[in-house]
Amino acid sequence: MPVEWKRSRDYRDILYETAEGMAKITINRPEVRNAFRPETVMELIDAFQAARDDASVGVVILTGAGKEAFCSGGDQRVRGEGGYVGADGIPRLNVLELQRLIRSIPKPVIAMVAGWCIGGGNVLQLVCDLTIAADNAIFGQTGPKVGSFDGGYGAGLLARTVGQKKAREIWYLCRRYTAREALAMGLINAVVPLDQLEEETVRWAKEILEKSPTAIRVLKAAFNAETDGLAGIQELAGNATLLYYLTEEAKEGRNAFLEKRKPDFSRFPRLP
Ligand SMILES: CC(C)(COP(=O)(O)OP(=O)(O)OC[C@H]1O[C@@H](n2cnc3c(N)ncnc32)[C@H](O)[C@@H]1OP(=O)(O)O)[C@@H](O)C(=O)NCCC(=O)NCCSC(=O)c1cc(O)c2ccccc2c1O
Repeated sequence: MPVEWKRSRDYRDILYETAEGMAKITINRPEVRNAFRPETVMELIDAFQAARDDASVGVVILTGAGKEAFCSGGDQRVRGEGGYVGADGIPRLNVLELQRLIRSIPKPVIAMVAGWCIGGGNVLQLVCDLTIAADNAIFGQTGPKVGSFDGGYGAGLLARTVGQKKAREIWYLCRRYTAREALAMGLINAVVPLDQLEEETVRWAKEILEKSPTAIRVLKAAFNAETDGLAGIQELAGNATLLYYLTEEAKEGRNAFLEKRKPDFSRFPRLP
């Protein structure tokens, strides 16, 4: 049965839909192969925050409108001096904030990729937890060709994902890779015929939704801790604090403070 998506929020450059525990966020600029401008990224940040804060959402799907492209990176028509310039005239590289949000949202994000997945678009799929691609998908970086580079997740996480040699090849040569090649190098998780892309992505999302949300949440933070430096460790530690807050032991500390008495932690075991 196809999913009946419900338009839950209104934006200009993106679509935000929800159904059956999933949120689907679609970059909706097919006329420029779903390139993002600063406003697109602001809307994506708002949408990811909405999905994070919605307790009924357990998995987020990020995709691009149409079958021609997932995303072709930054909109080169609005690239000014010092960044991409939106209506407010301020040059920004705000996709970096979006990348961090996709990493830190405590729910799996699945990139659903058809067509071009290039430049900043490829970095977006890279920072997602999982990627399901259609057989027409093409991956690659263009930075050194168009006078740009992403030396953060774009370089470091790519190297952790596909290995140092392959990551250097991808950036230095700016070649394009088919979905099958991307699968073989470990850049993505699965390749399916284009007409089955959403069905397969939803199947993966639903399998995750059957699992323990806290286990999935902590696992995401644990994987990030391995790759994301102190920010990753902060996320993992934040989960420990969250779980600790739910215990009687933590509540005793809070209650003692509020009741202006000495806390009594003696009843809590010191487990091995
Ligand atoms: C993506 C393509 C390979 C598609 O080729 P195709 O032949 O299918 O289609 P066209 O080339 O004819 O494109 C159709 C139409 O779309 C316009 N368009 C496509 N991509 C962009 C884009 N990125 N920006 C603006 N416009 C785009 C194209 O001009 C056509 O319009 P017409 O009006 O002319 O019909 C191919 O289009 C392509 O190679 N695109 C460019 C890919 C690219 O170089 N992207 C930018 C990389 S840099 C980047 O993304 C980036 C962004 C950041 O914000 C960063 C922040 C911090 C660090 C690094 C960053 C970063 O690297």
